[in-house]
Amino acid sequence: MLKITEDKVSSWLPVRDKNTYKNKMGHVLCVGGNANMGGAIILSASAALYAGAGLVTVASAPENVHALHARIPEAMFTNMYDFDSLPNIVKKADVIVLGPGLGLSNQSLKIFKYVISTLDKDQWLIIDGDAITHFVNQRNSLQIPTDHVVFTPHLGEWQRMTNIEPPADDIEENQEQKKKLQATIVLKKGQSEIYIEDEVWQNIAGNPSMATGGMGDILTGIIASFLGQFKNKKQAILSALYVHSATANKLAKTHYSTLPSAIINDLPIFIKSLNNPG
Ligand SMILES: NC(=O)C1=CN([C@@H]2O[C@H](COP(=O)(O)OP(=O)(O)OC[C@H]3O[C@@H](n4cnc5c(N)ncnc54)[C@H](OP(=O)(O)O)[C@@H]3O)[C@@H](O)[C@H]2O)[C@@H](O)CC1
Ligand SMILES: Nc1ncnc2c1ncn2[C@@H]1O[C@H](COP(=O)(O)OP(=O)(O)O)[C@@H](O)[C@H]1O
Ligand SMILES: [Mg+2]
Repeated sequence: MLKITEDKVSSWLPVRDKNTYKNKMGHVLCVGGNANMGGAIILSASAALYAGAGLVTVASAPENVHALHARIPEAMFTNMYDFDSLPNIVKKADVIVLGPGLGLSNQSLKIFKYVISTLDKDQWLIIDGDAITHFVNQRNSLQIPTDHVVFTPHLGEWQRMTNIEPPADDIEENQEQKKKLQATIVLKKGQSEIYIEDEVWQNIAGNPSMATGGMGDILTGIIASFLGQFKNKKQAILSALYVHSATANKLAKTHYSTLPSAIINDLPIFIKSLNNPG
């Protein structure tokens, strides 16, 4: 298995052009957060922004708008249940996160199907959380364009997708399932594995202080943010995994548990420490 190391990530992180501007840094759309789980999509969007995305839009339940703007006034907002405005919002995004806190209602299924069916060939899609469950329920009736799709299952979601039981430590078996799905798979565990193209990478950073709800939600935001900023998409995904866990390692030196919010706040500082031309 290939290992993601700090040296590799430092060399992969893009250096910003002097005259760059927000539209060049990726427009991330985060879709999810029903009335009960608004925090999940706010965490995802905040992580995208703090990891450097140029523009972030959140499509969520209307109840979440004030909480979102109290946390990140930089983000734009749309009601995800409003199908008059959703198409225009989806069209504008470079990268879409679909699923954190989305819920499993019929309305959320409609949103899931809409985003999947309108995905443009240049857009990237990260399927996480409840969108993984919708995918499992709909896979026989829905065509998913897979080459720009990243699934981010934890071991329970992976079992739902493949019937492979935790700890899912048979790499070849996981690889076979990845081939069937064709998309990139980020299999989240203590040391997450990334099944990408014909390669398998392992994220050796990370620690048990990360066992906190919302930790996967912020990973989706970091992956989306990097996909919007990096030319090399494989390097973007691998770097996102490393930055997520290595920021947590840094915090765990002084924190008993590491909150996703604390990682978000530290992201610009940690990324700068890896990518410092002066
Ligand atoms: N602040 C918010 O709004 C938050 C909202 N959130 C949102 O909640 C939604 C549901 O997501 P979910 O992951 O909580 O639940 P679900 O899809 O039912 O999977 C759980 C099942 O899988 C199994 N399992 C096995 N191994 C596992 C493992 N390593 N890690 C985890 N589970 C593992 C587990 O087995 P058990 O532990 O019970 O033995 C159980 O049977 C989703 O949209 C998410 O974004 C959360 O992000 C929290 C913060
Ligand atoms: N013991 C651990 N060691 C390293 N990483 C962990 C540990 N526990 C959880 N994580 C990481 O936290 C994240 C949990 O994702 P997930 O279960 O989807 O969280 P949530 O849905 O609550 O946001 C994954 O990236 C996983 O690798
Ligand atoms: Mg999750």
